[in-house]
Amino acid sequence: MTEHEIHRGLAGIYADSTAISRVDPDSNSLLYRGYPVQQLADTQPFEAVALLLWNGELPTQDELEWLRVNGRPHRPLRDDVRAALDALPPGAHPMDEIRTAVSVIGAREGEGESLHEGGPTREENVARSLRLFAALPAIVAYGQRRRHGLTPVPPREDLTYAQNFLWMTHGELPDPVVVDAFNRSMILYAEHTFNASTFTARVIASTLSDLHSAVVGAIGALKGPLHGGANEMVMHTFDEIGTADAVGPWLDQALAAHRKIMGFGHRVYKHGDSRVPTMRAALGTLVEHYDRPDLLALYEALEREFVERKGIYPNLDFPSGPAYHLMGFDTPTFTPLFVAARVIGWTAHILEQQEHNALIRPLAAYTGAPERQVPGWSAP
Ligand SMILES: CC(=O)SCCNC(=O)CCNC(=O)[C@H](O)C(C)(C)COP(=O)(O)OP(=O)(O)OC[C@H]1O[C@@H](n2cnc3c(N)ncnc32)[C@H](O)[C@@H]1OP(=O)(O)O
Ligand SMILES: O=C([O-])CC(=O)C(=O)O
Repeated sequence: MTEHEIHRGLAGIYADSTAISRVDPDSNSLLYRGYPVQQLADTQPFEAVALLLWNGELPTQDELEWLRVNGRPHRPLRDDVRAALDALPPGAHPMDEIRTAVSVIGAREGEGESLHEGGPTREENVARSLRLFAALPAIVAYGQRRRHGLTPVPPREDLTYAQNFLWMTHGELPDPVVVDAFNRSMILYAEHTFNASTFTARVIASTLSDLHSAVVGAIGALKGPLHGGANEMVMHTFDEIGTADAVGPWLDQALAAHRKIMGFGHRVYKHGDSRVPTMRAALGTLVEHYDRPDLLALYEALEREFVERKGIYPNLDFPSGPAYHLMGFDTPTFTPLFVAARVIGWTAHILEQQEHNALIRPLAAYTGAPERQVPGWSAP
């Protein structure tokens, strides 16, 4: 017992303020810098949302050009990153690959040196964020290609971020329907206030550590199945169930075994995730494009049965999993895709934390053994 009020998992606690995004479970809305995420997904390329999150405003043409000129040289897979990835065991977890790649990039950025001089400036950190944002697609795409015994595909300067990502993964120019669905998914995944991985990044940034260390920590937090790892688990669930008519018996067994059904539930949204309708619509266009009504039938049957039985709604990972599958990504690549999207949210939060820093260090109510003497110890 303790006299302190404990909030396990920090549930319901406001740990700080943020101007980057607002999650409102009552109105079921998500705003990035004031803009509804659905409107951004309908109109913006992912790279414009990156500048919005970092700078607070949608970019002008000149600013987008700045991003293009400064980002595209960082699109190719660097030799040192490829060597580090190739040195990992073939069965390494894809999130371990991404974490390793970001560590290599961070070490080469030489951030550690400037820590002693008060840390990098905001401009330096925005430039680092841009380089990392530009470099991640080649790393994620190579992860998938390496698993299938393929060599990297060099990036193309003439393609948008979303087109180029798909190009480097598959080695062919993607259909506009697929590019649009992919761009939407990246925007929807980009930012979500104080989720576990972003909070991890902020804790690390609050010690005045460097940007890449904070991103590496965030990747570790995102890897878990209660957070980003769920989009991959959704596809395993689909594979396990097989067809829509098997949903009922499968759910009977899963619930009897007290299994968590991945892609459902959320710490903040209790009446449905604001991003799901937009991603569900994108999944619908992909299902039509690839003529896969069987996949949609399974999706709908599982959603209907689970909501009916438990009153717990799907989160973004539920439509994203099958959507990424249709886009030709293998299942292990799903959570790394989340990294490539969320890196713009993480880095925006690292910048914000550094601008108004307070070391994040909560208290813990002690419940261990009362004070006692070490056997054999005697007072000096
Ligand atoms: C993009 C994202 O990161 S979104 C989150 C992705 N994660 C998942 O999809 C994993 C599955 N979902 C979950 O584990 C949870 O819903 C979480 C972790 C996301 C949110 O959890 P919390 O807010 O801590 O709620 P908590 O886990 O306590 O759930 C409350 C109750 O609902 C149940 N519940 C919640 N989600 C699920 C689920 N997906 N399947 C089965 N039961 C569930 C819990 O077992 C618990 O039941 P109990 O009160 O009988 O013990
Ligand atoms: O907000 C959360 O806790 C998890 C989530 O949906 C996200 O990070 O996108």
